[in-house]
Amino acid sequence: MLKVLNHPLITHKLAQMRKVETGTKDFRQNLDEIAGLMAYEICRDLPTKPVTIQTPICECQTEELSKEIVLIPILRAGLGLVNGITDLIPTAKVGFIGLYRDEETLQPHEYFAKFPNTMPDAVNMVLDPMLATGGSAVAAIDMIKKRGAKTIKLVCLVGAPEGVKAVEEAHPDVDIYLAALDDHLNEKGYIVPGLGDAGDRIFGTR
Ligand SMILES: O=P(O)(O)OC[C@H]1O[C@H](OP(=O)(O)OP(=O)(O)O)[C@H](O)[C@@H]1O
Ligand SMILES: O=c1cc[nH]c(=O)[nH]1
Ligand SMILES: [Mg+2]
Repeated sequence: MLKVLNHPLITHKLAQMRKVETGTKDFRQNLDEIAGLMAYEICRDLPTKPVTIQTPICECQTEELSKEIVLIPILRAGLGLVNGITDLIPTAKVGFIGLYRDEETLQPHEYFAKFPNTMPDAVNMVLDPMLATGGSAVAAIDMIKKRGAKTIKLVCLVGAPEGVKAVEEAHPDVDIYLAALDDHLNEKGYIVPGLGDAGDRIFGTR
């Protein structure tokens, strides 16, 4: 399932991030804010369980979240989505996948992995601002499925149709959430119109 979260606040903040003149501070801040807004929408269907609690007035039947949330940012750029989501879900556990995309072949290369052991029963959210060819997202989902993850949501800001297709074909059970579905990839594998290299813009490199 692909869901593009069309919301005026998300689109406005993404427009600030897309602008070439936006610097590191504003780029990071808008990413942080969009992450929270996207998480709010994505969490609408989180499972809950009935509980009986005691208020200061009386006993009452209500509901609590029934599954742990695990966030799995794809380094580096995925780190930019973590704080905005943990502000909303402070109990979330965080795993890490280090992947970089070879600039020539566009193939993903793994350099780090560290996961909480709760992935098999958790709702796992793979985080990366950019879904371009989809190679990195497909590899990241392969890695967490090997460790037992079953419920998986892929959370990206900007996606290309090529990347969406690649993930849908490799992992049809994974829900994909985007803030925007862009037009296409250019000859260097960058999303058009996109926002450039997310990692470099978040961390001020290059
Ligand atoms: O869909 P794909 O074609 O695989 O491209 C998307 C990947 O490329 C970027 O990472 P990059 O390799 O630039 O690493 P970085 O986050 O360290 O900058 C981006 O953050 C994704 O992980
Ligand atoms: O447009 C793109 C494609 C891959 N990675 C990025 O950071 N940006
Ligand atoms: Mg990068």
